[in-house]
Amino acid sequence: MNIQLALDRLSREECFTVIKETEPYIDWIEVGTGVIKEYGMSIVREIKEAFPNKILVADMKTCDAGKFEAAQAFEAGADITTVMAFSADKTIADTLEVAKKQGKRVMIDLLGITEPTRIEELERLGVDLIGLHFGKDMQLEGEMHTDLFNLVENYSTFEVAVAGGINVESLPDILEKSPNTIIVGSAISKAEDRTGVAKKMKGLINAYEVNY
Ligand SMILES: O=C(CO)[C@H](O)[C@H](O)COP(=O)(O)O
Repeated sequence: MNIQLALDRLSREECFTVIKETEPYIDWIEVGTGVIKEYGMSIVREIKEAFPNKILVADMKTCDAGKFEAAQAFEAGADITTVMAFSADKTIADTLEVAKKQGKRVMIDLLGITEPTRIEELERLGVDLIGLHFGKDMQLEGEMHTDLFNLVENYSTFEVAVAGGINVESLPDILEKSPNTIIVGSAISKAEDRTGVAKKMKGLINAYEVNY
C-alpha cells in the first residue's frame, strides 16, 4: 500500500521542504492542483528532477482538452496525471491513449460521482486507476466516511486510491478497506512534526499489511 504525499496550498520552497522531511516514508508525490496553478508545469519538472525515484502524480484535474493536458503533464515528468470522472468519455479515452503511448498512467478522480453507472462506464473505457475523493470543501462540512468505498466494491479491475482529510486517527478505518494508495495532504504538510506524522502513518500501514 502506497502513501501519496499531496502538496497543496504550499509555496515552491515549502513543497521541497515537506518532501525532504518525509521522503523515507512516502511512495508517491502529488503536485497539487493549486501548486500547479501557481507555478505551472515547471514545478512538476523540478520535483521529478529532484526526486526521480518517486512516482510523481500531477493533480491536473483535467476535465477537457484531455490529449493536450495529459501530454503537458507527462512531458513535465509526471508518471500519473489526474482526470475528472465527470469529463466526456472522449476526454478520458484520449488521456488514456496518450498515457498508453508514453508508458504512463491516468488516475480518474471520482470527486462528486455518486452514480454506479458512471463507474461501469469508466471500466468500459479502460480506466484502471481511480481516486475516491472527499473534497477539501466537503471536509469543511463533515468527515469522509468509508461508505465512499461502496462505489467501487464490486470491481476488482480498479487500483484504488483514496483522499480526503485522512489523518493518523482516521487511517485505521481506511486501512480496513485495503486501498492501494492512501493520499495524505494537510495531515502531513501542515503538521508541526511532519517527519513524525509521515513515519507514524507509514508504520500503521506496514503493521496492517503484516497482519492482513
Ligand atoms: O486533491 C486534493 C484536493 O482537491 C488533495 O490533494 C487531497 O484532498 C488530499 O489532501 P488532504 O489530505 O489535505 O485532504
